[in-house]
Amino acid sequence: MSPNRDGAALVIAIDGPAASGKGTLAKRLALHYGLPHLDTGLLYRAVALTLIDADADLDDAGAAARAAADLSAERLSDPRLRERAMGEAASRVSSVPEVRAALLSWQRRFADGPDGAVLDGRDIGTVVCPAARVKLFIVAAPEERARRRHRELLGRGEEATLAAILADIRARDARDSSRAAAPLKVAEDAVVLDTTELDADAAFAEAVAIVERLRSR
Ligand SMILES: Nc1ncnc2c1ncn2[C@@H]1O[C@H](COP(=O)(O)OP(=O)(O)O)[C@@H](O)[C@H]1O
Ligand SMILES: Nc1ccn([C@@H]2O[C@H](COP(=O)(O)OP(=O)(O)O)[C@@H](O)[C@H]2O)c(=O)n1
Repeated sequence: MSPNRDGAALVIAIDGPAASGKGTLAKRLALHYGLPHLDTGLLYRAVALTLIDADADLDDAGAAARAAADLSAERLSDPRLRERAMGEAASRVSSVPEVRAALLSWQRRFADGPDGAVLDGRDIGTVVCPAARVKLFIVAAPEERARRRHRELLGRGEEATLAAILADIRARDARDSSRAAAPLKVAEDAVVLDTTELDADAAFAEAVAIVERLRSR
């Protein structure tokens, strides 16, 4: 039996900077609690990929807004979304307020399912699901995040130096944190989990302990 059987919907909002381990934790928590999971970064990556495929300029706010409004679920399974360049491209389109507005109702509908949901991204606890019972903000040192992303990309056959990935991550975090529309920041009622010294299993165990504490408040 799933541990999520107290009758109330459970929404778990997970935010944090690039490659902090949000997605890994979100997937495992969703499995553990029997909840659906939405990786919201994929939505922004898919908007960027639509522009790239159409040879449109990533800074064309109108084209980005139209791509977001017309986004179809099939786009979210394109393996190119996980490529390194797509993180940077997603970060550029994600600062357009009309893009964020178009994707908001999609994310809210997902979160409003009968059992609840686990969503991970940058603004889940602050904007998408401000009333979530459980909010986690996952951090890790930039150098450790770069090592993790480097390993991941090499494993998928994508060549990149560790230094280039660290530079990407720093630039993306700075852009995501400083934009006017739904910037990356810790929600007031979120618990910050630093995974720098934790492997994936230890991070999961800590996260479950936090969820159990927060959901019974
Ligand atoms: N606690 C951890 N320790 C070591 N590696 C991790 C940990 N959590 C995640 N990873 C690995 O780091 C990479 C980035 O994790 P991911 O969950 O995709 O991060 P995010 O969703 O924050 O970008 C993945 O290859 C993942 O397997
Ligand atoms: N809820 C979200 C999720 C992602 N994003 C944007 O999309 C980009 C890619 O997000 P991601 O979660 O797929 O990236 P990683 O953390 O996996 O590297 C981020 O750098 C943000 O600019 C966002 O603005 N809001």
